[in-house]
Amino acid sequence: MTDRSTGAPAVEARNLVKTYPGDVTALTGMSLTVEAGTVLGLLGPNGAGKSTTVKILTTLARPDSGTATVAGHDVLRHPDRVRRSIGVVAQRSGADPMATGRENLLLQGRLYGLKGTELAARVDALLDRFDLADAARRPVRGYSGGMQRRLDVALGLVHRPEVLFLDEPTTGLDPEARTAMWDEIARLAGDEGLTILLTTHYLEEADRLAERIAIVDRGRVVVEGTPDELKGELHGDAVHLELRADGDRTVTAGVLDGLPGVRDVQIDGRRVSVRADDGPAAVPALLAALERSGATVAAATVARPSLDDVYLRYAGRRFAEAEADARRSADESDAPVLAAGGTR
Ligand SMILES: Nc1ncnc2c1ncn2[C@@H]1O[C@H](COP(=O)(O)OP(=O)(O)OP(=O)(O)O)[C@@H](O)[C@H]1O
Repeated sequence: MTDRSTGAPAVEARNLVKTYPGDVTALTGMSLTVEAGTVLGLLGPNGAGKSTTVKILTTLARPDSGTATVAGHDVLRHPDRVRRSIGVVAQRSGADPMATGRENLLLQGRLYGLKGTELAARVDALLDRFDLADAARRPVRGYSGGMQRRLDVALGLVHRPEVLFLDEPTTGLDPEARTAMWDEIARLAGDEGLTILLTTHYLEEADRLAERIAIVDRGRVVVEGTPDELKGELHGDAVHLELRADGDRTVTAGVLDGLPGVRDVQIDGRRVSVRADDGPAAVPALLAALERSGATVAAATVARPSLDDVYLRYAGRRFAEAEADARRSADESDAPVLAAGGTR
């Protein structure tokens, strides 16, 4: 059991490595800690290794090497104890679409040994809590996306777990349903003191819900801290400049090095990003230096640091770029299979 008085972490992973068949290295040394009663956001683009980490921590996959404990239990030596201590809301719903919401919850409770009036009371409380009481006797296949997601979370909570894993809980939801889910997750963490490990590829979701954020890139955590700590590490303003297509080849970081109050120059195709002590004051000198090098600036923006800037600094590329890379490599790995007429 996790004992908050001893300060033992609820989740601890050390140097997890995982390679899938086909030589895909999903985890390259994943380490993370979630303190009891807190929310950790595991933030990273598609393919960064978030789901694989969750699979190992929830005993659904084995690492090639490394260690992990959840609620004080070793995931490899005592997977049964881990499973009793956790709730899991996977990316794909585990609910039976033909059964009603209530039937799904009752079945889930029975799987964990609950029965009789205790189980009925728990199910009714969850239906109320997740605003599903009116729909409780309708088959799940008729639920909206938001209702299905709320049922998924309720299913993860039936047996009162200590640690809840939420794997991309709001992917695919419309903005209204997403906001409602955010409120619910914030309440779970605040009122019930649950430990939550949340994976997300929404910068805003991690910023809003997680007390601490671990940014994942290429199978490991590249930086970890509170949202404010991470953003605070980037002093000054972010200045983003968009170059016209014809000038981009001539620009190198050296063109901007040495300008007063300007640092962390990053060039990504036609996008140039720098940090500046005083963003608006630095813009004229940046424009002049770029134009001297033969580039034409199409647009310039100045912003306070965001999590995307943190990501750029530690992963060396923009979040959207990393997502596009992941999509490209997934498409490439699909190509031979599809060409051969196979199915995935
Ligand atoms: N069963 C599998 N077989 C082969 N490769 C896999 C398998 N599962 C994941 N991968 C690969 O491992 C890498 C990490 O995937 P993982 O699903 O852990 O990332 P993720 O950050 O959770 O991304 P997503 O948000 O898309 O789930 C990716 O390159 C992915 O294609």
